[in-house]
Amino acid sequence: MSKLILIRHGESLWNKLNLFTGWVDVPLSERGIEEALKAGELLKEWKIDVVFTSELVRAIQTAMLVMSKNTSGVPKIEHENGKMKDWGIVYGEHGKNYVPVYKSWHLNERYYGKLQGFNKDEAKKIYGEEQVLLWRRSYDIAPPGGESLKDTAERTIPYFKEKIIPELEKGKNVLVSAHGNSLRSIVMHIEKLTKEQVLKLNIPTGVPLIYEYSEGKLERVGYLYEWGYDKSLHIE
Ligand SMILES: O=C(O)[C@@H](CO)OP(=O)(O)O
Repeated sequence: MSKLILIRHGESLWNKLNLFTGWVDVPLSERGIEEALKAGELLKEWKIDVVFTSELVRAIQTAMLVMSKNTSGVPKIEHENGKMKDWGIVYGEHGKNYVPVYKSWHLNERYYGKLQGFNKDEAKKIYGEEQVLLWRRSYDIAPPGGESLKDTAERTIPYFKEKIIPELEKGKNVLVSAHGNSLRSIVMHIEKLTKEQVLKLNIPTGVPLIYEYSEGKLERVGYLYEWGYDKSLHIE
């Protein structure tokens, strides 16, 4: 039985400032770094065969900090094109002894359009709590000039089906490091959540969410904490 480990990046410098971030490429805060290292500690002994991250540095940092604690092997970013691909080839015996890391914009955070850089509380004052909640958590209402969760799912789910599921089918344990909303779209797909349920789905930063894959099905094990599993998604 293979395992799917989903992780939302640790707190970023803009999460800390309470700013809409989307595709703005800001790094982890010190607390975010600690969260990622803590997750790495919990997953230390887990066999991780392949890693997928978004193209954004906060998710890449999180994946690398988790892997810095992991005993499965050295993570190596597999660049797709040109010299980055060709000149990154390993010729020695270590050419086989690594954990491949694939980066893709398909896993990037929801594009937040005109809200990027705005303070979330300021936005509530200007537009009202309800409107801001709909922009942030509804399924098909897009923030001004940005992506709804439905739009986000149109790029995350094909990638999930075409790139991530085949690794699980091969019996590999997969780590996916991504974002609040790109992961909400993936969890919505896996769990077949309704629009009403996804409105209430919030994914905490830096906490591994574990699924087991067998015979074409993904079963939730839960969020992994030091004390054990929280089996609930807390959407009721
Ligand atoms: O700002 C963002 O990009 C996201 C994630 O932090 O915000 P929200 O909580 O509104 O989905």
